[in-house]
Amino acid sequence: MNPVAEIKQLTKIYGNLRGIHDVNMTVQQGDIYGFFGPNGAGKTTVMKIMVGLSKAQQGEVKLFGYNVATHYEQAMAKVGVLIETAEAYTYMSGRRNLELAARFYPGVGKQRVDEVLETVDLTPFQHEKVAGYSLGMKQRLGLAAAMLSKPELLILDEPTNGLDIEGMVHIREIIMRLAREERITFLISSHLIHEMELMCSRMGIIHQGRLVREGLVSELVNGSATLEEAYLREIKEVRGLAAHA
Ligand SMILES: Nc1ncnc2c1ncn2[C@@H]1O[C@H](COP(=O)(O)OP(=O)(O)OP(=O)(O)O)[C@@H](O)[C@H]1O
Repeated sequence: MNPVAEIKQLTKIYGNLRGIHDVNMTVQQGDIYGFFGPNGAGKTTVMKIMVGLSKAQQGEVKLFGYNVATHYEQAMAKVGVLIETAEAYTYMSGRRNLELAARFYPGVGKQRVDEVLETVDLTPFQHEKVAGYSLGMKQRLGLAAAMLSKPELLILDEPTNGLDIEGMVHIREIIMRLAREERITFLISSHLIHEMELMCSRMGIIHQGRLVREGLVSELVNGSATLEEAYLREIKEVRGLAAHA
């Protein structure tokens, strides 16, 4: 298996001493990799560094073998990104937003816009203004925009955050379909453990800026009744170690 994303010893400490410490993670081709942790654990910080929106103080990120800090264009050539809530021009239609976004990518035209609208089930609503879209539809539009360049890796920060159950199920179904049918690799952050369990093949667990476990979801469950139970046990151990340090 080829590593699609390799993160080594990534550290970034903010002025308030929060941040991430020595994070090591590997996303393999074909993974739906769940990046799981509570609010404030450091998921967005890692993802922003991964895609060049923020700089690390130490460590490195390689995407498809290219260092993001030194070979940004090559590293990002096959990567689509949806970080934090998708921003769109609300006074324009969903389709118009995608057409504008498509201008950033050479060779991406109206046909690709049609395709991504279809992928995220927005074709019937493509001419409606985004102002009238539900949050789930806005997130699907963000996913469509992230897919315009036909990425092989999609990095999605909390794509189901704030959605109702139907909205969550819809996004999850799209992700699983893309992984299966188009062989897209995913790195998805979430603080919702059931989401991770239902969708992901491998997982990394981040707690207070440190990656405390990484492995197959089945390995992480390891004897516990549920992933939630396994996670709580893991965190209890980490807290115990910290208390004795
Ligand atoms: N620009 C910043 N300046 C100072 N502290 C920050 C900054 N960005 C993040 N932090 C802090 O760093 C820690 C990690 O934040 P981050 O947003 O990466 O976590 P997260 O796991 O994505 O959480 P959430 O699910 O709430 O988005 C938090 O304690 C946060 O308050």
